[in-house]
Amino acid sequence: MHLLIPAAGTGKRMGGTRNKLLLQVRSQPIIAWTLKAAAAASAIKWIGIISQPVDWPDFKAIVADLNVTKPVEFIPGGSSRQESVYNGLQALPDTAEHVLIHDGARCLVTPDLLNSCAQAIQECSGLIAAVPVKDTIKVVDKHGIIQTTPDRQQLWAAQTPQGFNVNLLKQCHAQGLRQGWEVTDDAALFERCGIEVRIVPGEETNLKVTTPQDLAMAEFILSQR
Ligand SMILES: Nc1ccn([C@@H]2O[C@H](COP(=O)(O)OP(=O)(O)OP(=O)(O)O)[C@@H](O)[C@H]2O)c(=O)n1
Ligand SMILES: C[C@](O)(CO)[C@H](O)COP(=O)(O)O
Repeated sequence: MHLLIPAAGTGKRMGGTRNKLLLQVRSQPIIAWTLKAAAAASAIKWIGIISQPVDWPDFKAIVADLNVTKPVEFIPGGSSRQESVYNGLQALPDTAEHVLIHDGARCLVTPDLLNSCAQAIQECSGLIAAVPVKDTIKVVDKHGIIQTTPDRQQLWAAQTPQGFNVNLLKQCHAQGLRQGWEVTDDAALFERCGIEVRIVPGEETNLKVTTPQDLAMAEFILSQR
């Protein structure tokens, strides 16, 4: 299975001056934890790290330190996650039929979850890891007034890994580009193209390190492993 790791963001919500994936959690960069999980997942045979060239020296040193034995390619990132994944898809070897996409920022993913997504994508065209929403969610207008309370039974929090048939995902990205769609995950492109995306059970601990609070949470979760 080919794995693309979008890792080309700037981490605005983290508030730092450089890519948040180089921040340390339990004495290792965030991206190193993500790569360790990918390296340990037996189903993953090829890793593409989508990142800004300015970060390549740091990322290459991290890959070398981890002694990753699988092929690792560096792919230039874009100005949005969507554009970065688009670049990643163009860089996949022609032999790739399916692909998993996993955010570099979800550094707590387990090899088991990567393996189970790799297995499940053999049986469908698109899937995402997700967990049921625990809170009551409110839809609020621009004046701060609640409009509705959606039925929680139907609400799931999207995670990565997300897995897809490569040809279909390339077609959906091309369609998105033509139509000017802006989406925050790849499943949304499938949805807009009317292609089914299946949920696979995600992990409560598979949080995305987005804010300084998430860094503290990641530190705690890793300390328990
Ligand atoms: N141009 C971009 C933007 C984001 N990402 C990646 O997409 C994942 C999810 O994005 P997010 O957590 O939002 O990261 P940032 O864009 O860095 O954060 P922010 O939105 O706070 O700036 C991250 O692994 C990030 O590196 C990417 O590859 N290319
Ligand atoms: C793909 C994702 O991780 C699913 O939760 C997420 O959408 C990434 O972007 P976001 O803008 O931080 O939601």
